[in-house]
Amino acid sequence: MNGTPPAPQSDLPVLEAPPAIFADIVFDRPLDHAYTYAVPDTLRDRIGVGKRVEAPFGQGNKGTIGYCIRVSDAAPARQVKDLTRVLDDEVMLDDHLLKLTRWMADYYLCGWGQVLHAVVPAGARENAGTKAVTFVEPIPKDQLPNPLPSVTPKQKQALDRLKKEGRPMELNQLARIVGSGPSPINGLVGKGLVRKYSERVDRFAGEEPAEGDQPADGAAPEDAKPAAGLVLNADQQRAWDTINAALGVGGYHAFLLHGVTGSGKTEIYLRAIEEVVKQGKEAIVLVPEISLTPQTIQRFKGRCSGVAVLHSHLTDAERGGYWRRIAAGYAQVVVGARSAVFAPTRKLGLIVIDEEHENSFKQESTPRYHGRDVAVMRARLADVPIVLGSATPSLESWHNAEKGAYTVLDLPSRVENRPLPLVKLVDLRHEPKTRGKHFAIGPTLDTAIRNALKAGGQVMLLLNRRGYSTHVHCPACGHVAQCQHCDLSLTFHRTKAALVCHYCGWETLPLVQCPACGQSAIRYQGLGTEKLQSEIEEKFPDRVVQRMDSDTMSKPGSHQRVLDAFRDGLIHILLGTQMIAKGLDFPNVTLVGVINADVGLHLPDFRAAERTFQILAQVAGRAGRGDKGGTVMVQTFTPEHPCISLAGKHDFVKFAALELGHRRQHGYPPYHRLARLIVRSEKEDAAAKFADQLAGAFREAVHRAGRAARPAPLLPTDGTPPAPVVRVLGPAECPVFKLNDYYRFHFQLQSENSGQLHEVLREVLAVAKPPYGVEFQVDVDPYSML
Ligand SMILES: Nc1ncnc2c1ncn2[C@@H]1O[C@H](COP(=O)(O)OP(=O)(O)OP(=O)(O)O)[C@@H](O)[C@H]1O
Ligand SMILES: [Zn+2]
Repeated sequence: MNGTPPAPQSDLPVLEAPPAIFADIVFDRPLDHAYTYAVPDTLRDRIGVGKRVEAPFGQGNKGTIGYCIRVSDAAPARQVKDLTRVLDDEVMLDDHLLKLTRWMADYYLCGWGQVLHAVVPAGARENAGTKAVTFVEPIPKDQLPNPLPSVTPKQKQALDRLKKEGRPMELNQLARIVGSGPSPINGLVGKGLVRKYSERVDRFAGEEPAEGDQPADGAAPEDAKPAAGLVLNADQQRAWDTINAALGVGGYHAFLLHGVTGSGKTEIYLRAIEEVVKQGKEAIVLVPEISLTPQTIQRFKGRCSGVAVLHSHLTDAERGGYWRRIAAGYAQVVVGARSAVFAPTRKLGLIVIDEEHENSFKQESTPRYHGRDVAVMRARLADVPIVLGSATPSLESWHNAEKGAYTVLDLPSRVENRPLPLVKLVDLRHEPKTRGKHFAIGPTLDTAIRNALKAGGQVMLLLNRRGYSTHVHCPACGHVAQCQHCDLSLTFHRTKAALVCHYCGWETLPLVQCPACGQSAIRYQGLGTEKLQSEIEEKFPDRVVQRMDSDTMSKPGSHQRVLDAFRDGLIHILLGTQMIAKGLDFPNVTLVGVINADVGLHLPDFRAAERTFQILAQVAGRAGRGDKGGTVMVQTFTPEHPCISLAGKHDFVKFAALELGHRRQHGYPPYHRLARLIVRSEKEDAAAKFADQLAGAFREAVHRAGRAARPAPLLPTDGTPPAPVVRVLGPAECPVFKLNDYYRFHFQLQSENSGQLHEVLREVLAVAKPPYGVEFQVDVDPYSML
């Protein structure tokens, strides 16, 4: 209850006691409003905007962690409860981050508290020193109980995640990831499937003690080395001059650094960062998770001191340690994946996003934000320049550049006048068979590999599908091996000797007999990286072949070990999924082969062509980065498709113009905004019914808004176009109808006008209440359409 004295009234003599104060708190819930609490006297000095608190909330007034977003002395009309605790000594979120997260809640239509919960690492509130942390790890296979005990779905999820991680995880972190309390995981311990142990960890664990580790109070770090002897070429110089001028003037300015692969974009980032650090400010550099290799990190650490690296393998405690160090001004440069966009820098001077087209910047769980878009918004709020770099910019960014919102800086050629590699398209429809059979590697590519290796070069081969056989079926009755929980066919993994669902991880034994008709002639077809590896090993028995995909690279450090060995020439042929396509700089790679360029082209997704172009251009960019030059050989059934033929000509500009034409014609982004709503339930009928209701509610809202917005006379006579409208498309079954035992329906809202789209969304979502057992998700600017 409210224990503070009532606020003095104006007609009474002023009381001794200070006026009562109240704090507005948001919680990790999909709620749009804040809750007011009274601040007890004992907490008066500790409360502050941007701090975390504990307060009684919900059923049974359970102590719940929330975030203070406002402190005031205006007493609310109703009596309110007291705050229990203030958790943070220091303010965790400054004004910019509060504004940014508020904007995210509005734009991505979720609770402000949900955003804050996702943004502030759980480990950040602890004080310095060490703490005991409970870790869990899977029991080794040979020590598992026999027979295996059954597990609940949550436990299954936890086990899978733990296996995928490939190293011990903090129990609390795992519980949070699977959305449970600790009890399902403790249950796994009881069942003998998981081991639990406790360890005291340094709160700054995982961080190397950086030399000259001190707050950046204006002084340039003395050991920031100059760019060692590297002279910028004319294009680089022009780009750098432009950015440098903007850094001199200060203020928001967005640059799109469009530089072909190997054009020296990173050098530009480094100069900009050095300049910002010299000014006593801080820089945030976002890179795709997969690019967070020691090679990349070394490039930054070699040139700047005070580099903090944030990646997704950090424990909560580690992440929290970094967060506090950054907030205390100990980091001049923060390099990290998506979530590093929230790094609590004190004096932000610059944001850089490398490979800005990468889809991994989009978060696929609440809050479903796009790191690039949030970064641009942060740069605006902080009033600092931002540099977005890519060889294949996203069409969203390209469109922004065309509109004049971003300044394009072009690096049209590679450094040291190295040519871009020649790309040869191999039409698979005309490739002859070998020994009566089609192999993954056709005769043309086969010859090219032999020649490249003979000349002492190295080879990279891309196949964007893992596993051995991607299609397991019965030729007699047509039965296809499918996941029990998803509408997805299973992939045969030979090393594991199992059929695996690539979505939910469900596994079953390989089929010897058809479960439908009893036939025993099961066919294993469709090509994955595992099968490609065995074909290559057979064809090139005296060469060292290494596969790189999420199956072989699950252990921490394995990625780097392979890349080091490849650099040292210990591996001749490196094959893998798109993991090998990004950012790697190996001068001795003279041939890049694409096994099947069409893999992602026919997905029901309006970005399929864009993605195909990007991955081809990126993987082609790995060839010929040294003096020996290089070629790219692309096997495809559709060489005439523009995304393939233009990638072959390294012609991004033409591809972008063509694809943007399609997007405009069909009302897709970047011309129209999309919001995707997914309704799911374990009961198909219930999901279908609510999807209909929800879509209906949107149609009504659109209708109302349309009527209200339309000026009288109904048809404007002065030539102004009619007010933009929101269209509702669907509902329909999702392309992957059943996922993880949930039946899924979706529909889309489409509009040229983001404001109207959001108005309609807010209006309907404020009152949308799914029945028990049904859930829905809103995805603003969606990337996944499946
Ligand atoms: N002006 C220059 N002269 C010589 N070498 C340079 C120059 N600028 C950069 N380099 C070197 O060229 C190589 C390629 O540069 P960098 O990796 O920055 O290219 P990039 O544009 O980022 O490529 P990608 O998009 O393929 O990742 C690096 O080893 C870099 O040190
Ligand atoms: Zn599945």
